[in-house]
Amino acid sequence: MRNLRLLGVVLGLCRRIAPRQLTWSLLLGVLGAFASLGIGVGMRDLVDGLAHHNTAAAVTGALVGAVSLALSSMGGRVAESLNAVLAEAVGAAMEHQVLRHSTALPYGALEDPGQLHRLEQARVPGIRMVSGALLLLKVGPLGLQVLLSLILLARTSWWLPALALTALPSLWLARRGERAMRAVRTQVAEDTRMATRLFDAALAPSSAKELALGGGAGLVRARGEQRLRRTADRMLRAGLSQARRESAGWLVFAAGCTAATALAYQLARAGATGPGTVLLVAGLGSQLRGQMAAILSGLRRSLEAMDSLDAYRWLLDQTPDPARRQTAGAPVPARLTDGLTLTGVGFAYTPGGPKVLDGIDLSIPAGSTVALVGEHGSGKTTLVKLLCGLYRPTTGSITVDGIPLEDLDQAAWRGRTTAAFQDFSRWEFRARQTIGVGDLPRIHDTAAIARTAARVGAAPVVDQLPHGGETQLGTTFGNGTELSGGQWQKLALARALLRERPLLAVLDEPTAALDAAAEHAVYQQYAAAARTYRHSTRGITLLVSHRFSTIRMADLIVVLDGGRIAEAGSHAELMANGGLYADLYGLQERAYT
Ligand SMILES: Nc1ncnc2c1ncn2[C@@H]1O[C@H](COP(=O)(O)OP(=O)(O)OP(=O)(O)O)[C@@H](O)[C@H]1O
Repeated sequence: MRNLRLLGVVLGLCRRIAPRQLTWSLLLGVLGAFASLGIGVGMRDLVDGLAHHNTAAAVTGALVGAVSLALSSMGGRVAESLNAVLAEAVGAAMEHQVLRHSTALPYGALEDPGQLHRLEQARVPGIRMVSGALLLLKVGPLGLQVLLSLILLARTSWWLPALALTALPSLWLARRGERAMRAVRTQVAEDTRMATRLFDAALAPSSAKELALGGGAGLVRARGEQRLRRTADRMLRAGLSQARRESAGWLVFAAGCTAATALAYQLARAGATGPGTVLLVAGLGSQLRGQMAAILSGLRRSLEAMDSLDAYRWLLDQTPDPARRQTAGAPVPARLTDGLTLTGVGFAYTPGGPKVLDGIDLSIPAGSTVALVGEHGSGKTTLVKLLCGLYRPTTGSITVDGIPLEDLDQAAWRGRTTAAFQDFSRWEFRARQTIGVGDLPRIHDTAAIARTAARVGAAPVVDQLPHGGETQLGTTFGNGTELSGGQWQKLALARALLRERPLLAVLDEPTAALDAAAEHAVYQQYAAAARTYRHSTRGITLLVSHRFSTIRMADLIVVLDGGRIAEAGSHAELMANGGLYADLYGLQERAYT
């Protein structure tokens, strides 16, 4: 049923994109079914005509056989070409859809191994999905050929159609084997993905450098190979057991064919049929075997495509058509009035998994600068992701001026947030565009981009490039110019500051590659930007940092410990409290004196 439904999806696309090719492909399939039968009938009449010295019958048989042979092979070739054209055209349209819909997936899907696996399946080249599904179309005419052959066999003896029954074990065993193979393929998917990642890491310049110096390349390679070996072993074992099952099935069928030919021979000896019928039964028997094999392999290969098609359908169901997306949810305010309120917020990355945040009650006033502090893994970045709308809280709620964040138009909310993360992206575009993607509507506004670059000290980075802002960045392209880590980071900061009227601006430790002076300058720039936001939109600036010299300037400092708020207040209040903040501050102050 599932296969038929998915075949329906592909046929629907074929009908929309290449209706004429589809019609001809179907017609030729049916013609091929009759033509292949005509070959056997022609041969029978030729042999019987010769045996009975009936020249007219022999010549007619020869003609029918020859014409059928020509139609069968020519029709088959044309149908192959038509199917290739169909697969190419429809596959390209599907790939386009996969690209559009996968970029509209909720962010959480990209951090969830189960959903990542389905996404990988959906990203199989479209042409492979369509060709696999079109194999099911071939199965239809092949089924017709089998039916016509059985009718012809029944006209010789009512026992002969039983030949088809002897093919059933191999069909059943093949289907069982296929299911087992698919289960193994899903089980090894994580190992395969991990091996690919390890080899990618070994080849990416950033990690390869570290591996070469640290001597870890061997370990990474060994782990990658171990995963691949494990995958290959499991696939081989599953493949062998499938082959054993299928061979047993084919043995039964071979015995059936032998018995059918022997029966036709007995009938011919008894004079009930002519010698041509023995040839016809032997021919139909061997054709039947080939047709069954083609049906099986068509089903098998189409099943592989069905997994990807299933994932393709899943992807389309996950994301409404991005092109037709309506404004969903409440409008985002132009300016904040009250600010953000978190009530009993808890979050786990996996359902039923450990809570990374728990019982967070926090009020962040409009126009304030807030610093998030805490040890590594205390939940700072996770809280930032929740506030940006990348994830929804598992428990509790976040409101923006009293409106639940999830009720707001999500795209509009993201359009009013801006962030620079510690794992910032190195967009290998032209330098101007690398900054400009921070605010897409202004990607061509060179003056605004230059102004913003100057504000975070990125202007000298751009100016020293061979073609200034028009220089292609990165090593992926032949004419690209590579930047240092600190230079990339400055461009990332400029990108985050390009948006002028954000309601939430986040700086999540994106300064690791900068020297102390540059980092101080960046935070000064951010403090200045925060003042601008405070006046223009009463926007909130959120700083995540381990540097207390930066943190102390915030209006509100929130100290996280194990996913809970340990304390919150101004620098002076927290120092007076003598709690965790005062301890951490004291530790850092002593380390620098
Ligand atoms: N995508 C994820 N899937 C599952 N667990 C995650 C994921 N991201 C983070 N975690 C877990 O959530 C916890 C909090 O991580 P988070 O990145 O929020 O901490 P952090 O305070 O920002 O740390 P750091 O100071 O090192 O950046 C950690 O225990 C981490 O292992």
